[in-house]
Amino acid sequence: MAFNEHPRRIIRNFIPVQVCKELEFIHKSNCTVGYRPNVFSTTLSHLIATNCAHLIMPFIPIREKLKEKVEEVFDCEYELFVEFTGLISWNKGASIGWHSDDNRPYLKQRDFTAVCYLNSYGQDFTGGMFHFQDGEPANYLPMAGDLVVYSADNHNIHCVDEITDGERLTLTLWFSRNSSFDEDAKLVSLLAQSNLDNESASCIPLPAPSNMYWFSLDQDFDNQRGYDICLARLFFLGFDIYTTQGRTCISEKHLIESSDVLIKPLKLAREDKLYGREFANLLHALQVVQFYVWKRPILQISEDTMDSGTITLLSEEQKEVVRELRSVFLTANQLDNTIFCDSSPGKSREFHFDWACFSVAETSLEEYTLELHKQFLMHLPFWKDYRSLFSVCSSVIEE
Ligand SMILES: O=C(O)CCC(=O)C(=O)O
Ligand SMILES: [Fe+2]
Repeated sequence: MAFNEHPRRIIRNFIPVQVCKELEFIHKSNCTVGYRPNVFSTTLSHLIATNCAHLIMPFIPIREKLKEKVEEVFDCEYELFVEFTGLISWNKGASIGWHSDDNRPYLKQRDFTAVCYLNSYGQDFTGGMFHFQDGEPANYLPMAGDLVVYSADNHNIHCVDEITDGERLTLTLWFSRNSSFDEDAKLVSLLAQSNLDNESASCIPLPAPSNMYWFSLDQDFDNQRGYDICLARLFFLGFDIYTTQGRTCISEKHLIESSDVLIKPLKLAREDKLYGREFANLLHALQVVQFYVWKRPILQISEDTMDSGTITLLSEEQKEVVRELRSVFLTANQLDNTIFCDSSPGKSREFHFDWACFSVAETSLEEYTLELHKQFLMHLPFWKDYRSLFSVCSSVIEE
């Protein structure tokens, strides 16, 4: 198709809303502090590195569909390689001024950009409008499922307004004509080195180094003012953590050593209740919570869903631990000022919560994980052979 000086296209409803929600779950349970202030990202290599390679599966069909679309729109069938795939969220305060996406010497390989919007202006965030400097269309207001594609060069100089509330989420891909920047080859090497390729792999998330989850409130990274984003998400949704790990006794007063509490087993509490199940680490607990948030509208609770011993009342001593952990990691004042603070209704910690439903979510997440891991194991040999990530139809796998 012929373009004027500005090769670009806006395609409405390109990906189904259910897929947007699934990617949101993956992002909110795995993201790390990103490359710009108040921006968080989840890359495929990060999922592999944190024992969650099975979570690559939901990306595979979308990546293929996106590549085909970009090749069709810009008339370059079979010429492109995916250079980067990432979920990127822009939180309150984030913005980006006029730029082209290939505007650094180390980004020159980028030929095209595809941005899929996973949530909506007005509903999930405010601010965050997208503008092109010249040509038409000039402005775009993000809506879940939409796709914006454009050439990464200076024919498409663009910017994003500051996010004023909430969390704006996208799936962003860059494409290159240069095969040496093919992301797939690198991902397949990572997969080959990892030991995720056996059926008994646990698929329990293993946290990356803690600085990757540390949101610093100061420009100066040496300063400790800030918070762990995984914990902030949990607190914001109304959960607390409980663990006796890391408690040290100093002249009869217990004190919590913050350093490695988050990578050790812990339990979840809410108001005056303690959930009996122990999670492997904070990331594991967050994954169950985000799965609950995602699936809550459709989870079925039956009479025998949860045995009565699963939930207990917090004792006074346990309450003290919970309070202490909260104060070590995040003060009340900080919580109200985290970038997760979102004034839109239904997003706050006051959302309707049910432990029985939560326990169903936990089982349901195990089934979801098992199914994705099975799919992943079926695909891996093909990916290794072709040094490329693609969907293999089940009839081929069965042969
Ligand atoms: O999220 C968007 O709308 C575009 C972001 C952007 O311009 C970039 O990441 O380079
Ligand atoms: Fe950009």
